[in-house]
Amino acid sequence: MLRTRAMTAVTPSPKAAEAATNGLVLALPKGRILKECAPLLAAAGIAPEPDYADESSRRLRFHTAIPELDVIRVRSFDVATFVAFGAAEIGICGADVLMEFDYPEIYAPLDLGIGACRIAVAEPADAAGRTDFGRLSRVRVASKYPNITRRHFAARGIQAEIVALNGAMELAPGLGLSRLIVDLVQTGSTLKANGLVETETIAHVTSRLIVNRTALKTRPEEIAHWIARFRDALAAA
Ligand SMILES: Nc1ncnc2c1ncn2[C@@H]1O[C@H](COP(=O)(O)OP(=O)(O)OP(=O)(O)O)[C@@H](O)[C@H]1O
Ligand SMILES: O=P(O)(O)OC[C@H]1O[C@H](OP(=O)(O)OP(=O)(O)O)[C@H](O)[C@@H]1O
Repeated sequence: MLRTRAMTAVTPSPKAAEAATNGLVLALPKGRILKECAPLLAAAGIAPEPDYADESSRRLRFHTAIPELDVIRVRSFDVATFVAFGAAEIGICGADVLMEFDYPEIYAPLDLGIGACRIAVAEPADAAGRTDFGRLSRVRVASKYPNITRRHFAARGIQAEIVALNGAMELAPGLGLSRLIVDLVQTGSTLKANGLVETETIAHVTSRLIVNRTALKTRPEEIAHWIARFRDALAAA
């Protein structure tokens, strides 16, 4: 799947607006961030139905102990889309996802300090340092971040040809699919295990609380209330 919707202006659908009258929806990313979110949610007084954290459960929407707040569990890239379109008023997602989509409808008021990693360029260890980027006009890069990758190389006058992958990027250079990769790195062990080294850090990443800007205007007290609850929860951590 190509994720190339950066800079896209979106209009909340009538259904999303209608759902909003019934309460707020908080979009959470399944996977590693969901686990890291749990203490923060508890500190913010959000107690979803217990199976929200059970990824074997087929349910996707969960009530919380607060009647006017529901939680949905979606893919991390999709949290930004749900919030940008107003289908969820608030959400939690990585700064990598925000950088990739760059939705003007999203406001990210809080750095939650979880999901720390970086987005980086990597290449085979045996080729590292040998590329003269000053002389390069095109380069093939495997990534699930086509927009971040294109912008990064364009800034130095290089046209990045993207090989779109959703995982296992680290295989690409060894199999001749690309010269470089752009992916998330935390400990560096995935790169090392696959004979790659990080050559450039594009950005440091943590997860953010995000809100839909229209909701912020139309329901300012409720949204401000939730931002304050997360801010207090962070301060207490
Ligand atoms: N190794 C890592 N260390 C810390 N945070 C990470 C790491 N990898 C990803 N993240 C953060 O967690 C978010 C979700 O990543 P995760 O790997 O759980 O999902 P994904 O594999 O990208 O998504 P999906 O399974 O939906 O394709 C990323 O957007 C990033 O902000
Ligand atoms: O530097 P490290 O600590 O090794 O972490 C980096 C790895 O973590 C992420 O993958 P993830 O485990 O989420 O798997 P994925 O390929 O399915 O996204 C990322 O895509 C790297 O492969």
